[in-house]
Amino acid sequence: MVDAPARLTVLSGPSGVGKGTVVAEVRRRHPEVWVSVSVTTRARRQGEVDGVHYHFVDDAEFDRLIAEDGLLEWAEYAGNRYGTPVAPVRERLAAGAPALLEIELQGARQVRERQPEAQLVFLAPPSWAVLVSRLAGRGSEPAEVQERRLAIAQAELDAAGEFDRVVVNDDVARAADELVSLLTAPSSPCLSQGTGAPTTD
Ligand SMILES: Nc1ncnc2c1ncn2[C@@H]1O[C@H](COP(=O)(O)OP(=O)(O)OP(=O)(O)O)[C@@H](O)[C@H]1O
Ligand SMILES: Nc1nc2c(ncn2[C@@H]2O[C@H](COP(=O)(O)O)[C@@H](O)[C@H]2O)c(=O)[nH]1
Repeated sequence: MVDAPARLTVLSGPSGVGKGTVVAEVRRRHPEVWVSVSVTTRARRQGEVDGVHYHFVDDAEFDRLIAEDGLLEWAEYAGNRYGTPVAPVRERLAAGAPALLEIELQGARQVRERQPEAQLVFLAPPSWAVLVSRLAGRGSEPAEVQERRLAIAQAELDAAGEFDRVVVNDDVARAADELVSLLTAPSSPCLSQGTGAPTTD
């Protein structure tokens, strides 16, 4: 990732759309892309590694991080809390290096407030039916949790217009191409040239 600007980029989008999959593909091609490791109170899924996928903490530790202003943003999502440790992001940007966050909508809005120069990218599904089938196909949550996440997803899709760019995840390689081009694009005071709205069909 030669000459990527030292910009904060936020990738958001509904649960199951493929944010983690697309970011993994970007990092497979460009291992130097730095992605923030969030803090969460959610229980660890099978295969998740503390400090790699998340920093898994209890409620008391999460409260402490909020109290000491240690989070750039945080949100309660589907019964758990998630947040971005602020220090590593600040260090990256201060060193003139880019940083990527993979977070949900409330957090993206907080980043917009605190860092208006950040680039906000929304990852959209090709259709509602595809989103439902990806979330179910992943099989990481029981049916009632999937339902809860899908209810939130409706509101998240409605907010896609708040983002600087919309990337449709119809194909992992193609969506990763698009994300790489956004990560390497020169910073611009006007980022509002959306590439299309998601569909909820
Ligand atoms: N373009 C794609 N085509 C087909 N399947 C995909 C595509 N992108 C992702 N998937 C699959 O969809 C499922 C959800 O993807 P992923 O876990 O990356 O979503 P996510 O947006 O990171 O979810 P969450 O926000 O819940 O962490 C996975 O099983 C993944 O393999
Ligand atoms: N506001 C934040 N949202 C985050 C953060 N880290 C992850 N997330 C988002 O939470 C949901 C659920 O994630 P899951 O791992 O339980 O499937 C998803 O949209 C993530 O992108 C964060 O630091 N802040």
